[in-house]
Amino acid sequence: MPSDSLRVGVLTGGGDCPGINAALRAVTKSLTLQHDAEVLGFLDGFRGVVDRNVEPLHYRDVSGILTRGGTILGASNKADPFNYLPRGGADVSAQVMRTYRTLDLDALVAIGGDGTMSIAHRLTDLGVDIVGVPKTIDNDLVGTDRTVGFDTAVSTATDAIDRIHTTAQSHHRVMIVETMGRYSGWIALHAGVASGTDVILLPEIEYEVETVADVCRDRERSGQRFTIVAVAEGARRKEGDYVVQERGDEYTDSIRLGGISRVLADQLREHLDTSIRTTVLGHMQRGGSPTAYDRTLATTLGTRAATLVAEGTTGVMVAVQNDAFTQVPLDEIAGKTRTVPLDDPLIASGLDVGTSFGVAVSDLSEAASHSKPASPIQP
Ligand SMILES: Nc1ncnc2c1ncn2[C@@H]1O[C@H](COP(=O)(O)OP(=O)(O)O)[C@@H](O)[C@H]1O
Ligand SMILES: O=P(O)(O)OC[C@H]1O[C@](O)(COP(=O)(O)O)[C@@H](O)[C@@H]1O
Ligand SMILES: [Mg+2]
Repeated sequence: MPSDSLRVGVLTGGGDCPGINAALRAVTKSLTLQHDAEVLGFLDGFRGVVDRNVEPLHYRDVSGILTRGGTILGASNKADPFNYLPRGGADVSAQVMRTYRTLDLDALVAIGGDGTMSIAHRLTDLGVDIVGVPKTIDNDLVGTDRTVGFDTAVSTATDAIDRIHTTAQSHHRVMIVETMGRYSGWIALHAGVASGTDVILLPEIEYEVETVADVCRDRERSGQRFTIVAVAEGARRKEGDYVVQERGDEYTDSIRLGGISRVLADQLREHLDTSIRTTVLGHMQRGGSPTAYDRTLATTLGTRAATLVAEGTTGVMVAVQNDAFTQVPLDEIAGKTRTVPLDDPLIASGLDVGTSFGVAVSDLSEAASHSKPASPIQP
């Protein structure tokens, strides 16, 4: 039933994170209050678009969700319409197009990470008008300096490492804390520096076991009888492999990373007699109420997405670059991962306060001087 008012679908794709609801609230309130639009929420990410599982979203439906973790719409990280795992990996994009046309949508707002933006880009080519809103605890989306959910995950991980600190100190132990982040080390880097960990191991810098063991030994010799190591789930030793928790077609990438902390503990035991313990922070990093930063970021990005939809600018993701808000074409984002550049200022500051990144400082400075800065993306 065609109508004159703007009709916009919204979905939340990929893994959940704190701040998605805040973004959903911003998109819905802004579209209804400022643009007199009708908003329809798809359930469980692209799954809801394929199965036409949709509910109207009114102002009252998003009232009171600003502070709530997760997503009231539900999410899925197994619902790529071009490789639809619930139907054996079939291409069901035609079904997405049918839903889009049958519901007479003018546009779709996709709140998601790199996977969701890659799908959004492919749908754009088929004729769907999409605006993306970046969310993921991993902070691994190109085109934006920050994603909704990252700040909260860093706060949670920092708080956890602070708690580990006191027990490490009391028992004179090496404590290894494993963070999420897939193939990028943003959470480990930020939480590690914020909590003053002694060693930070990132996927971007392959570590040497001997160098990490030396840090623990040197600290013991100097009277500091404990060491804290923050290790990203995607970290690996020099010439080693990623540590994989599970493999299977039902997973994004066919790989679920996880378990590096125990592998590292075994590697260190070959060099140290010290007692070693491991903690995997896991999905705790995806939960809880968003920080004030994530709430304001989600609100700003969400309202900007609504404005772009209303003025007919689509095929883009709203973004923040150098503290300014902008938008980036989806084709510049799709299929890419933003890793930590070796010349990131936080690595330099970590080194300056004596943090080890698991390799000799000279090797790291040498590598950093050769690392290419991320290419600037024009709005
Ligand atoms: N490069 C890609 N192109 C197309 N689909 C992708 C790509 N990367 C991931 N996906 C799919 O996108 C969905 C969501 O990806 P995921 O990484 O879990 O979430 P997010 O959107 O938060 O990054 C999954 O179904 C995944 O298989
Ligand atoms: O919830 P699952 O399927 O175990 O996935 C775990 C993965 O999802 C994340 O928590 C978030 O990643 P996405 O934002 O890309 O969904 C990763 O850090 C982690 O590797
Ligand atoms: Mg992702």
